[in-house]
Amino acid sequence: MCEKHPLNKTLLNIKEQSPLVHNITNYVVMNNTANALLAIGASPVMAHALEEVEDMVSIAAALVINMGTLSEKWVDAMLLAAKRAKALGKPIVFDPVGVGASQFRTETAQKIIQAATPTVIRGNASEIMALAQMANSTKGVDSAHASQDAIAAAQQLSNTLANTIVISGATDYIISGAQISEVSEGSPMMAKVTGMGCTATAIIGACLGVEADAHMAACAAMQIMGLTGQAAAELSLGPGSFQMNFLDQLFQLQDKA
Ligand SMILES: Nc1ncnc2c1ncn2[C@@H]1O[C@H](COP(=O)(O)OP(=O)(O)OP(=O)(O)O)[C@@H](O)[C@H]1O
Ligand SMILES: Cc1ncsc1CCO
Ligand SMILES: [Mg+2]
Repeated sequence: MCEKHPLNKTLLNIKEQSPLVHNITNYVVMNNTANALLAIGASPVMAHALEEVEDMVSIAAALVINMGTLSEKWVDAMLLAAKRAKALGKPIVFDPVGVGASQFRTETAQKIIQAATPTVIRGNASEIMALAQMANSTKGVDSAHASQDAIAAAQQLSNTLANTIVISGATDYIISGAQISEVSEGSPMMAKVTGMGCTATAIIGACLGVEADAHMAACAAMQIMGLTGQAAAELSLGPGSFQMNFLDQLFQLQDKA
């Protein structure tokens, strides 16, 4: 299990430091993830122009790379930003959305990981299995597997890359080599709106911006997601009100944690 105490500390640090989180993310979730970062007290910026990503990452506390809606120019920007982040010692979180569903996505994920090993990789079970080349059955951007099916794949990836891998799902697994933590809070409603995984990845970015230990940062982020999702679902009639309640509960989480 993840420790509760670091969650409080991480939340407080985010509110106090308001880390700038540079996102190169997809068209579907740009608005949701920017709002989630604001609600938690971080400062989001969405920037993908080749001309500016190096400048932007140099003033950011963390870089989020999400390959949800790829095109060739965006891939170049992702590689440029990732290399600059690595050179500057900034943490990188990578969301390999839909990896395994197309050759372009698989090749892009490999290029990004080769350009600069991400500090944390967060994906659903199918994505993590595809990354470790244990499956090629990613169903679009949704998972075709339960999160526990991907534990061996995540351990293999984490050992190879010497980083932290997060498998999201009904239970989230945070894996750093032999260290494995679980988060079981959350709600099935979270899979009924788009972009909850992307939001988890963005919040990992905020946590990495204030917490040097990647495993702790990823644990805190997944707890934040789980606690918020659970509280929001209790107040919601369906996906519409859930989205609104999720942001409100995220904003109020500081007092509850
Ligand atoms: N059945 C469930 N019960 C509890 N929490 C869940 C459930 N399904 C998803 N979640 C939570 O929802 C969040 C997103 O995880 P999920 O695995 O659905 O991401 P994803 O497939 O990448 O989503 P997307 O691509 O739409 O952004 C995580 O915080 C996870 O814990
Ligand atoms: C639905 C969808 N398609 C590409 S990215 C995205 C957001 C959830 O991953
Ligand atoms: Mg996803």
